[in-house]
Amino acid sequence: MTTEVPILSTHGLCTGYGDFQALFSVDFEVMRGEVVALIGANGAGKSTLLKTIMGLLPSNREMVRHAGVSVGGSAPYQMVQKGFAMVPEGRRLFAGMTVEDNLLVALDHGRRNGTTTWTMQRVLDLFPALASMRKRLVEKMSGGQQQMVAIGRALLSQPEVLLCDEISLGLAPKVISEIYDSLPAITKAGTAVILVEQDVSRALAASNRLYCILEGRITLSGDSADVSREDVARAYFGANHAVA
Ligand SMILES: Nc1ncnc2c1ncn2[C@@H]1O[C@H](COP(=O)(O)OP(=O)(O)OP(=O)(O)O)[C@@H](O)[C@H]1O
Repeated sequence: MTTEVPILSTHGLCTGYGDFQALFSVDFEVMRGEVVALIGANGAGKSTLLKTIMGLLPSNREMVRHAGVSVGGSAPYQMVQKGFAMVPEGRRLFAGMTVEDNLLVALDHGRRNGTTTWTMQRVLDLFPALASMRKRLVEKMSGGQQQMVAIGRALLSQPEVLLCDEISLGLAPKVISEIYDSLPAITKAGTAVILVEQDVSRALAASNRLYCILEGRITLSGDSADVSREDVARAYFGANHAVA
């Protein structure tokens, strides 16, 4: 019997900002092609975990593994070349550039394994709303359209793992649905997705598994179909918080 090696795993991951420790011994794993939700309140450490995986915050080599190989502490561009791409909170598109140019940037700086799963056409098929806007400056687009560009840009770096930081923040429900509806096509292409999400119901519905984080520590992990709302509420707010 073979045991599948996670495409991404963290092992006793600790990190912080100067003297402030933000994450405490976080064990987290993602298998190929699955959607893993990471939920928790404001300030719990969700963005910090994504940034540490991407090499934007320090970690020891053994604390982050890519397909079983220790990669912690690699520079962000090296993580992109290994197959990790982040859709950052707030999108961080290149203002003054068109949709097409924002997308093309990623084609030149992506994973170096010779395969091109994601093409410009495939991104436009995923988000048809962008097709007629290729030449538009990104700052002239709605928040939802910008989020689609941000996801498309990340996909064009050909990731094995797509790290999404609050992609629904500030968007209208209809647009959020459109964006979440794109997830099955992304995982079908073999890309695993980490979803940082504050909306617990949406996170549970969209993911195969979930982790809950509270004050820098993982307080719950499991199959999304199996965890109860009470368990999630306890893990999300802490044991002393009354469950509604
Ligand atoms: N640049 C920074 N300098 C110092 N402390 C920071 C910095 N960024 C985040 N923190 C702190 O680290 C902890 C985790 O923050 P983080 O942004 O990871 O939380 P989060 O779960 O992503 O929350 P949010 O949903 O508000 O983004 C918080 O206590 C936060 O105040």
